[in-house]
Amino acid sequence: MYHDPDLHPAPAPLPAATHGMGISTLRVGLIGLGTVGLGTLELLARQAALVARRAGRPVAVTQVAVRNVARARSLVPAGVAVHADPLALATDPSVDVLVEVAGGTTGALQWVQAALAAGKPVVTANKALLAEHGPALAALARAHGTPLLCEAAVAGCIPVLKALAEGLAGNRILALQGIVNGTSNYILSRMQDAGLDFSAALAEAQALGYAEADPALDVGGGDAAHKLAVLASLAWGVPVPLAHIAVQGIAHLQAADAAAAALLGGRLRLLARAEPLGTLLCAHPQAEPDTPPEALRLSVQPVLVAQAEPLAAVHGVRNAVQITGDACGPVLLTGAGAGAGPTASAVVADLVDLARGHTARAHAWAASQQGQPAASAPLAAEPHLLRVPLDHADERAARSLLPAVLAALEAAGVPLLRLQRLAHGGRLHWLLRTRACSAAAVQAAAAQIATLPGVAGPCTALPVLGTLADLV
Ligand SMILES: NC(=O)C1=CN([C@@H]2O[C@H](COP(=O)(O)OP(=O)(O)OC[C@H]3O[C@@H](n4cnc5c(N)ncnc54)[C@H](O)[C@@H]3O)[C@@H](O)[C@H]2O)C=CC1
Ligand SMILES: N[C@@H](CC=O)C(=O)O
Repeated sequence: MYHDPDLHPAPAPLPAATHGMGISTLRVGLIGLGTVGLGTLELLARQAALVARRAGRPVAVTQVAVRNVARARSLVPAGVAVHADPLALATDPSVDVLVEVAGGTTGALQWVQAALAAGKPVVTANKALLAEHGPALAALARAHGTPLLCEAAVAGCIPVLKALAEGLAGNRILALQGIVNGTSNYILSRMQDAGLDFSAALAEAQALGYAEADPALDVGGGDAAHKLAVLASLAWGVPVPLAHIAVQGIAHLQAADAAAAALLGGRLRLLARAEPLGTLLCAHPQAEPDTPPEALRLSVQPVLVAQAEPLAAVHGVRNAVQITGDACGPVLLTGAGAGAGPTASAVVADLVDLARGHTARAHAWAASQQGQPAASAPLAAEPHLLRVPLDHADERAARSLLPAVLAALEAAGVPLLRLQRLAHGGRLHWLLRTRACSAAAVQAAAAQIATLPGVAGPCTALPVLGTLADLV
């Protein structure tokens, strides 16, 4: 049970409800019966004996609340009550734990608040809710001594919140970076490996149950930003407003970008990255260990990742989070980032911890939502790739454009490292690789170059992580 030593007595496992022959069952009320809800229902049923042994008591879904009651009745076993009113379920005294896996932030906020206020623990997979309403929910959880657990909200099955709050609790965190949106990684992998176009790859991800109800959250980078806000809060113990995260999605990437990545020996990845300003200062032995960072540099953006980097080897729906601690160094956690089974795995792990009375990370998360956010730091200078699509497949015409392209780079203060050519889609593209420079400078150069006669529309600018093969 969530335990605030200032407000509450020592933690105890959840009170046992007695069922049948005196066997106490943790009675779960589930809101939402889509990909994650059905996955959770199915996993709890399939692993009932194993979960009961590990939790010390049976854990069973006893009630569900859904939009379509008739459909739900055909999906749940006999004995599971089906309701149309999630709010009633959230406060029903015969429900021990609320599992919110419906999504959205309006209804979900109301239901989760009602459950917490009624002293009912909550498990949620809803990162949008946590990122948008974290401080209010944490205040309620603290006030009522009620745990809110949310492992499934970040990186699918990967126990990354547990790692941050518990396994790495002795470290100052120096940096976080990772792939935290399964849909985007699936799309980028399919574009590069199978030559699919963006829409076909997105349709596959939706059919597999990876995407949000509104897939713009996935491909626009919003979902990864929600997850980064939760991760960075836990890592540095401060609230992280979404407005502090620089967000760019993948919807503008084209098949030619995947071809450029392949030519250069890299992979396109949507990376979520966070680091405190003045990492070395934060790690200084004389720095107060628990001092919150003055500023956090936070971004979600597509990046060209060199093949030798561990994140380049994370394909398809897989996610990975690399956490660098001052004592442990880099730790890489990887696994399926979306889908019914992997997400249910994390929901069930939270339920088992609740049954055991082990809710250390609920405490850590609630504590992280208090106080003032750190300031927002500008993005770091780093090498970039700029792809310039040309009107022609004709080499001589392409060369004639070069002086104007290079002048635009120079005017924006972007230092050129290497110039290459890509033939793709019946046209030539210039691939301009830069030395470290600001994203703003590259974007300014890209905007200027796109206006030149002979350039075929917008240019793509991508930061480059690691050393591409030809520079090793
Ligand atoms: N699909 C995935 O792989 C993952 C999803 N999540 C999160 O889990 C949550 C659920 O996601 P999915 O299962 O994919 O969504 P989904 O769209 O497949 O299912 C949502 C279910 O909730 C129900 N629902 C929505 N609003 C409702 C309301 N007002 N009253 C009653 N029922 C309502 C819908 O009818 C649907 O059955 C979201 O917060 C999502 O971000 C988290 C990790 C992975
Ligand atoms: N839409 C999300 C689902 C899991 O959080 C994703 O693709 O990662």
